[in-house]
Formats: sequence, C-alpha cells, structure tokens
Amino acid sequence: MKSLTFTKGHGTRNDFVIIADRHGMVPVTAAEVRFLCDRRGGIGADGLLRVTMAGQMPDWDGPKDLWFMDYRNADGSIAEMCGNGLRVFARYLMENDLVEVAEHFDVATRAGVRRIWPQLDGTIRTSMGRVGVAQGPVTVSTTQGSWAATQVDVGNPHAVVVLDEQVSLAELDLSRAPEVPAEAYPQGANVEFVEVLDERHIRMRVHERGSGETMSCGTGTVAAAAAHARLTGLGDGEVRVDVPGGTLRVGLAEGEATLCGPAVLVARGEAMLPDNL
Ligand SMILES: N[C@@H](CCC[C@H](N)C(=O)O)C(=O)O
Repeated sequence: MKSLTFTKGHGTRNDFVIIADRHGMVPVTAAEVRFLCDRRGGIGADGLLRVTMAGQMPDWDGPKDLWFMDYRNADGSIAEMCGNGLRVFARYLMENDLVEVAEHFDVATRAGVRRIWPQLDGTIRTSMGRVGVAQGPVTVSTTQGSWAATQVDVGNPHAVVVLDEQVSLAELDLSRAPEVPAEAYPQGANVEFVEVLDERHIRMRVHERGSGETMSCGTGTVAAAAAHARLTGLGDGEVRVDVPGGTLRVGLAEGEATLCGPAVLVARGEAMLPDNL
C-alpha cells in the first residue's frame, strides 16, 4: 500500500488536496487523483495540487527554479490553470517557508508564470495573465434551456452565460455538465452562469470541466467579469464576484486580469492508497 502525506486547503470553498513533491519523486496517476478527491472513499476535493519545481516538468521551457503548480481536476484530468488553486498553492509555500515572503513572488503554471502578492488583510492577489474574449457567441445548453454564451480563455477554456429571465441562478440544475459546441471547445469547457447585481458586482455559479459544480472557480470569476465587461462596455477596474463559497475580486486592466481572495489550509494527514487503483 502506498501512503502519501497530504495537506488540505481551499479558496472560497473550492478545495484541494496538496501533495509535496519538490524532487519529482511522487508522480500521481489519474486513478490516484480520483481516489484522493473522492469525498466518500478518499480525502475529498475538487482538485489536486502537486507542489513541484518547474525544472522537474519535462515540457516547461521557462525559468527552472520556480515552484510549479501541477494541477489536476477531481476526475484525474490535467488543466492548464486554476485560479483558486494558485492562491492555495501560494499559501502552502508561505506556510511551509518554501518562499521568501517579500512584496511578491512568482509561481509557474501550465498557463505560464503568475505573480503572487500577499495582502496585509490575509488575502492573496495573483496575476491571471491575458484574458482572451472571443467576438461571436457560442451556445450553451442544459435540460432547462439554451443560451448565448461568451467564449473566454483564461489559460483554460470558459463559456460564460449572462442569465435572462428564463431561469434564475438559484433554479439552475448543474448536476450534469452543460453542453458546449465541440468545435469551439475541443478540450471541453468550464461553464459559468452569471446574474448582474450592478455595474461592478455580479453573482455566479459554475460547472467545472473535470470536477462538476463547485463552490467557486477563480479562472471562472475572471472569465465572468471579462465577459460582463465586454457585453456592457464596462471599462477597466475591479469587479466583485459572489460565488456560493464566498467573494472574489477581479481586476481588469488592458486585457490582463488579477484575482484577489482568501486561501486557507485546514488539515494535514497521511492518505493510504489501495493497491488495486
Ligand atoms: N477551480 C479552478 C479551475 C480548475 C480547472 C478547471 N476545472 C479546468 O478544467 O479548466 C479555478 O479556481 O480556476
């Protein structure tokens, strides 16, 4: 039986199992990720963060001496980026004295290098890179209807629906993945549904690719804020995004985004992985 030391953390209740692997000696298989993220048979989480060095990642061609966030969805699939995971990853590095906590430090992700600014109030702000908002709409469908959505790239793929009167956010059934067009999303998509509360304040629920409905999605809040800004002509500045797990603040400036919110570690332990995974 393989045993793994883990830490558990969350950002606005988007939760993660964290595995330390500085030297690239603890590769986790998709089956192991599924086991660890299982809420009844394992530890339980929306995703897994493997804490390794950029130099251990064969496909990485940036600076090798950065910490690398190797993110996996609960179903074992790999995703390019995770906004809440990035803050939790940064919290893990800080709590374990793995970085010099100065004004800022950098972390490598599959979507590129992201900057971390710890805030005096205990929250963490991160850079989220360039946000690509497509021109034409795509169609998103659930059993409750079909909507025009905005296609947004935050390093990972998103479809953002701004809801009309057809159905309210509270009434949405996200127990099944909404359908998105395969031509626009060959790798699948995270789908955000948004209600606008005022110009710079929106509310959102999300169905995440590879994880199902979650309490929060950091890249999703950036996608939602950027789509809302595009549809309404809102200029650069901050957008508050309420999610079921709390509140995040998205900064939009010249096509780039930042994200600010809480990140906490809640447990540490030893997971025992069955041999027959
Ligand atoms: N929860 C994350 C997003 C995780 C990846 C996503 N499910 C995908 O497959 O792209 C976030 O906070 O951004």
